[in-house]
Amino acid sequence: MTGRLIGVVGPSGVGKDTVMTALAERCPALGLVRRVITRPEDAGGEVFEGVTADRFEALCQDEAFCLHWAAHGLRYGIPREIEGRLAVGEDLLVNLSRSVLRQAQTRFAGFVTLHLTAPRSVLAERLAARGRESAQQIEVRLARSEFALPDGLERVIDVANAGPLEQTLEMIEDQLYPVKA
Ligand SMILES: Nc1ncnc2c1ncn2[C@@H]1O[C@H](COP(=O)(O)OP(=O)(O)O)[C@@H](O)[C@H]1O
Ligand SMILES: O=P(O)(O)OC[C@H]1O[C@H](OP(=O)(O)OP(=O)(O)O)[C@H](O)[C@@H]1O
Repeated sequence: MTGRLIGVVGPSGVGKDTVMTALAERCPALGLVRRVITRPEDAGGEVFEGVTADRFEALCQDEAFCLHWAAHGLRYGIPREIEGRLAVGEDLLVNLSRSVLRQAQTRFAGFVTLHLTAPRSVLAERLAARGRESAQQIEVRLARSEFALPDGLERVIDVANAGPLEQTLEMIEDQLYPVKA
C-alpha cells in the first residue's frame, strides 16, 4: 500500500522539528524528509540541505521539487524523491508551510495535516531559548503565529504541544496508528 505523506504545520517555536524527530524515533514505520533550504547548513536545528538562492532556482527550473514555497526570507523545497519512498509504502513526516497544504492534498493521495498548537507565550519562550533567530526575527515569527489553516483540508490532526513532549507524542501516535479493538 502507498505510504501517507504527513505534513507537519504550526507556528514557529511550536515544536515541529522536535516532535518530528522524536516521533520518527518512536515509530519505526515513519520516515523523515530532508528539506532543501536557502539557509547556511550550520544554522542548527533540523537536518536539511543548504543551498544558494541560484542553486535553489536551478533546482526549481529542473522540477526537482514536488512542493516549494518562500517564508522568513528563505526558500524551501521538498525533493521529488519522496514520491519513490511513498510508492514503496513508507509513511513520511515533512515540515511544511500552511500555504502549501491544499497543493499537497491535491498531489498526494491520503495526505494528512498534523497541526501543532501552543499559546503565544509558550512560543515566545521557546524561540528565545532556541537561540537561532534574533529578537527582531522572533517578533516577525510570532506575528505569523495567528495564521489559520486553509479551508478544505480533508484529514487534519490537531494536537497541542504545550505540555510534556511525551504526552504530545502519545496523542499523535494514537491518531496516526489507532489500535483496532
Ligand atoms: N513539548 C515541549 N516541551 C518543552 N520544550 C519543547 C517542547 N517541544 C519543543 N520544545 C522546544 O521548543 C523549541 C522550539 O522547537 P522547534 O522544534 O525548533 O520548533 P519549530 O520547528 O516548530 O519552530 C526547541 O528549543 C525545543 O527544544
Ligand atoms: O507559512 P507558515 O505555515 O507560517 O510556515 C512558514 C515557514 O515556517 C516554518 O519554517 P522553519 O521550519 O524554517 O521555521 P520555524 O522552525 O521557526 O517554524 C515552516 O516550515 C515554513 O517553512
